[in-house]
Amino acid sequence: MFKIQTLNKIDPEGLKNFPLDRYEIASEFSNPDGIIVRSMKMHDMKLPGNLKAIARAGAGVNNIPIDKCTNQGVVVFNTPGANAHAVKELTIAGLLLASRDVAGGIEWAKTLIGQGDQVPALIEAGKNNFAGQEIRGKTLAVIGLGAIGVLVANAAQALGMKVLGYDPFISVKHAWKLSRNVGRAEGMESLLANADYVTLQIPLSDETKNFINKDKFKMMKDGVRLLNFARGGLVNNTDLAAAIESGKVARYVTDFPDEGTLKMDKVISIPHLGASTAESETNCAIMAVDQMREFLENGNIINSVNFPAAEMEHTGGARIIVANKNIPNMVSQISTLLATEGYNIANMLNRNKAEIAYNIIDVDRKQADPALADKIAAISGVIMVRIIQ
Ligand SMILES: NC(=O)C1=CN([C@@H]2O[C@H](COP(=O)(O)OP(=O)(O)OC[C@H]3O[C@@H](n4cnc5c(N)ncnc54)[C@H](O)[C@@H]3O)[C@@H](O)[C@H]2O)C=CC1
Ligand SMILES: O=C(O)CCC(=O)C(=O)O
Repeated sequence: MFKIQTLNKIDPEGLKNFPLDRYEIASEFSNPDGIIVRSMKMHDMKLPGNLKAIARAGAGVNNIPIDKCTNQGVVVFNTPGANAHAVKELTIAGLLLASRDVAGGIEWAKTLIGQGDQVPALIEAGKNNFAGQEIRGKTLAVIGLGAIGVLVANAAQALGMKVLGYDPFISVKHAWKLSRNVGRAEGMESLLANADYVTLQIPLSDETKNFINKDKFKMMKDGVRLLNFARGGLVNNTDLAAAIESGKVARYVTDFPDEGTLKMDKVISIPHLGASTAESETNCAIMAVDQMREFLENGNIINSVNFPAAEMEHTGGARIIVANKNIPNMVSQISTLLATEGYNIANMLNRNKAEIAYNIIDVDRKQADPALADKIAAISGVIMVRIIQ
């Protein structure tokens, strides 16, 4: 039986893909084999000894201690693209909220409760305070052209905006999906100098923390509208407050409000609703569960952020999976040990990613002695071993 702990509310449509004769699912477990999580912060959590994998039902993995997981041989998955349409749609809503004072207007309209028959006339008299501008013909800078950024860029372009994209690490897969009408920014300075709207669709990491700071604000047009449906830490709050105060930023629309931004004028706060649609919650949960099962049951790795992709058809005998430091002579030590122990390798796959190498080894015996795992684990540089019978 595999024990799966859910740290947030995970869509039941996904969880039901765990067969109950082989899986126990609960929100509390002292030593689970797998964890499925959405946004809960895991940095202060002690990783349970049995833990083999964490599946993030979503895109951002900044809530997971990736290095700690890698060092302990815990595979971390996410579900790329599974919630991208939901975030694209809310980002487009964000563009409109940043342009027309719909949010202010709605709040004000409520204040008219009690005015009886006067309400329609008061509405007409007061509406001028909430006028805005159109997005058509304006320039949008999309920073980050991944699953979400590409959809946002294409949709904004279809709504009549001029779109400039910026992503020094764009993948071939996403580049193929980008409309050819989306311009490529030559550099940050020209990108920001030309943009009426800037939207962030990049991950939060040590490299991107405070990505938007006073230097970047200096490069922007006066009256720019900034959208953040990516992560709060990407924008420096002190510099944002100054940029709003000076008129540099006309609106900041964020899906990640905090105490600081809630107190600022010209900020539209959305309570992290980017991926909160029935469709994307289901997509993410199904993908997370499928990937978790594929790893626990077959050792195959699909969409991991810290381990290499590795998929091998099961040849029928016992399967041994081994993660080791990506250093020379590991495969030879492992295969020599297997030969010494009398195991013949029927099929084998070796992949690596950064400091991790990962092996799937099928042997031509139906069963492998569980003690074999301890012998392989004793080889210096081996991080994780598991036998799948
Ligand atoms: N508001 C919400 O509920 C949601 C927010 N997100 C956030 O959006 C982020 C992006 O999501 P996806 O598009 O699905 O991820 P993705 O991994 O498909 O795309 C991220 C893109 O950002 C690019 N990038 C990384 N560093 C960059 C930099 N310094 N400058 C320019 N580009 C850079 C990467 O090359 C990649 O193409 C996630 O990491 C997450 O933080 C994702 C889903 C839901
Ligand atoms: O699960 C959620 O609602 C958050 C989604 C998100 O922020 C992400 O996928 O990065």
